Amino acid sequence: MEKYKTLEIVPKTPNSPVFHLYLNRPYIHNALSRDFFSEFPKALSSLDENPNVSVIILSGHGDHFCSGIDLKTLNSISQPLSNDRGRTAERLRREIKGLQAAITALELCRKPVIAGIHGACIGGGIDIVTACDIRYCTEDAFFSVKEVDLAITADLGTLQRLPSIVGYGNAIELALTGRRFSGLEAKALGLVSRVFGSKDAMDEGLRAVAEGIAAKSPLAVTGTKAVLLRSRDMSLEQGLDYVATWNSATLLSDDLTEAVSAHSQKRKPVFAKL
Ligand SMILES: CC/C=C\C=C\CC(=O)SCCNC(=O)CCNC(=O)[C@H](O)C(C)(C)COP(=O)(O)OP(=O)(O)OC[C@H]1O[C@@H](n2cnc3c(N)ncnc32)[C@H](O)[C@@H]1OP(=O)(O)O
Repeated sequence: MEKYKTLEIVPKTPNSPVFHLYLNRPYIHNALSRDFFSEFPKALSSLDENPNVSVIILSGHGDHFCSGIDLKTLNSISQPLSNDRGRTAERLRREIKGLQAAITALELCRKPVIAGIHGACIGGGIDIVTACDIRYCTEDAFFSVKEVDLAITADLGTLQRLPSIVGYGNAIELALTGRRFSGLEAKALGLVSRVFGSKDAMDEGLRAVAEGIAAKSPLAVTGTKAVLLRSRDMSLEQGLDYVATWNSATLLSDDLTEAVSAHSQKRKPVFAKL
């Protein structure tokens, strides 16, 4: 397993198809540095390509899930490179697009990513979790779309993804106020699906749901993720056309035969890895 400065990858248990990806700068509450933005897509790609991985759980080491962008990194990004404003602006645009790509890597990963959020989830932390497939949190979790308070228009995906998760009205209220909201409010808004009383209880909930998904047809799981994400950004007609094309390829797999046989033989299905 590759070593990272800002991340740690651990199989849930030996031989488990569930892998834990941890944000790993606990001394600074997992603030997002330049190293994070270059390592995160590499780590996700390595998990995506590893046939032994079926589901990824994303959480943070230490007291908080994520304290947003590292303020030192933010400061360095916003420094002009030269006296040429045009060149500086062009470089900044490319840099922002690079940071965006690191977050979008969560959606490009074929395997489901489940976020387990405890403590703070602020700014860039919201960019990350809104690009995850499932979100759970602890009762002590708190959230803030904080960018507006740092004089930034959030630019790594929250403004694009949050409205389809919590609705436009809730998204704009959270983004314009930057106010803190609790895990229980996040559940009421639909930002998270479940709230747990403790981190241990959440870890157990994450493990159970991840193992449940990992036991299903990998082709059906990756297809469900891909089609839902693409359909979010398409018309109904385009989405239906996309899934027809997808299934015209994947319905011919052995997974369908195996699922139907296992059902009639009252046994658990066994699927090839992806
Ligand atoms: C191009 C732009 C791209 C992306 C932009 C993204 C925008 C954002 O992410 S906006 C959000 C930025 N983050 C914040 O404003 C959060 C700042 N942190 C906090 O509010 C708190 O630290 C906390 C997360 C609520 C935790 O509070 P607490 O438990 O009381 O710990 P602290 O004593 O505050 O923190 C310990 C230590 O860590 C430093 N630190 C915390 N967060 C960051 C950070 N994001 N960047 C850099 N440093 C951070 C904090 O300053 C403390 O350092 P000391 O040296 O010990 O003082």
